[in-house]
Amino acid sequence: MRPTDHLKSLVAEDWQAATRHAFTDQLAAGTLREDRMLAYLQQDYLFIEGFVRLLASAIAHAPSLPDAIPAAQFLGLISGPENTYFLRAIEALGGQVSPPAPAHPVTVDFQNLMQQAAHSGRYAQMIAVLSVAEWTYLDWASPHADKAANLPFWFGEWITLHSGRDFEGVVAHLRGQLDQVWPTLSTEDQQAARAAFVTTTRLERAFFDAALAGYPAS
Ligand SMILES: Cc1ncc(CO)c(N)n1
Repeated sequence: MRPTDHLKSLVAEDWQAATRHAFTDQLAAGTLREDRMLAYLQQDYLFIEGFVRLLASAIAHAPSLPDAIPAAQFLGLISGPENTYFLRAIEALGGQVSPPAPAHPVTVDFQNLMQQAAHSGRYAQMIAVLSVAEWTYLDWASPHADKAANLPFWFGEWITLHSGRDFEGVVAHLRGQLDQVWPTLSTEDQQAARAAFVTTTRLERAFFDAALAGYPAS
């Protein structure tokens, strides 16, 4: 079994909850309240800042240039079309990107996890966080890809950004990186990567839980 399939099997319940979530079901049906989508995007824009730094760190720690290039291309996508999507969608939904929204506790947990991985010096730990973040998004968005064109752009483009051939390629690359380095890792490094995989999946679920509830104050 591929190491990443084994890791996914360890978190099956959280994975299922994160990828078959009422939040994304409502998003894909076009029934999600616009104020919920706006609040989610404002929190996710805070997430993206840490994600960009983590991805940059993984690029810096990749074992070779061919290992780094797909991640570098993905960084360009996030910094280009995805960043522009955030700016357009937040504005269209009546919000603003600056000043940034105060981070919700789940967002803070995610920011801390990503910063820890980015500064760990351990490539596998970085890739574990990145691969869960992208693979869970591919899993929830793919079944809805055919609905994207008929939705308002703030829903439709969010599905399109996380489905399709190119995004499948991103996830295949990240998984492949973790599969490739896994057998070379010390027990301690495997443990750190496993913990990062588990925690990231739990936080993906919690992030949608909080967004669905509209980020209640306590
Ligand atoms: C919380 C979260 N996880 C994963 C992704 C996919 O990049 C995202 N945009 N936000």
